[in-house]
Amino acid sequence: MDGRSLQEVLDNARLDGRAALMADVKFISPRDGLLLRPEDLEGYLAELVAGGVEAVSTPTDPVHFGGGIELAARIRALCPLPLMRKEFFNAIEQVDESADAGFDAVQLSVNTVVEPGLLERMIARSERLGLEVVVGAHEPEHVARALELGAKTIAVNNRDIVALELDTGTVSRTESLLSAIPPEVRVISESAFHTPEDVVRAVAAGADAVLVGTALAQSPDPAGLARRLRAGTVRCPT
Ligand SMILES: O=C(O)c1ccccc1NCC(=O)[C@H](O)[C@H](O)COP(=O)(O)O
Repeated sequence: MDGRSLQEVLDNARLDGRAALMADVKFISPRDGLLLRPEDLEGYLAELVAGGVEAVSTPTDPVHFGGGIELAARIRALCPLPLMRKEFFNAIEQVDESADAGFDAVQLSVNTVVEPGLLERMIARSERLGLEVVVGAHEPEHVARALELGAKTIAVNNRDIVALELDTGTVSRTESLLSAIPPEVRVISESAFHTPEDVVRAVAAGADAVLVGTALAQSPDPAGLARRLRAGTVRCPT
């Protein structure tokens, strides 16, 4: 794992009384089209780091998100931050492939890893290989399943990945699902963040991190937007 840990980023943020800012580096969005050209990757990652982004994810699906293992390997080489893989996982071998490509974490979403028993096997294999596991959820029953599986970190996706995120989504999904997650479980609120106010809402609901993709990629000033979003991550005392 080379000393990079997504869990540590989230735990340190919690200790500091704030949430962590994560960026999802995706090249294409099924809803919004081209977001990032591979030739612009290096400059874009530098902007994210300058803006205070603390961890990165990337979807490796080539068909809908324009990603791939080679692009992920480039992100790994260019960026010192913890890196999480998102994918429509359907085979245990993809866990080994993730470790080989230099990922630090994998997001295994309850609603996409559907083959019976595969999610459990992928979690076990990831842990054996030293990959951190984030279990993705979008509906209350997904959260229940994630907790049943003993998830230590749950990603609440505000948009519906099964419908390829053609929906808009809002942070209200995080607000409604978070009450079912015990405080010792880390929560990443993902997707549909546009403004610092969206971030403030997720943090007030109890999220340990927010993950932003489209808004950063579409911004003419990704570092500036990251700084403004990060300002919303400070937890107000209750
Ligand atoms: O969530 C997954 O499991 C997933 C699987 C395969 C490809 C992509 C996947 N997720 C992508 C995302 O959830 C979003 O791109 C990410 O949260 C950023 O969302 P947004 O800020 O709304 O662009």
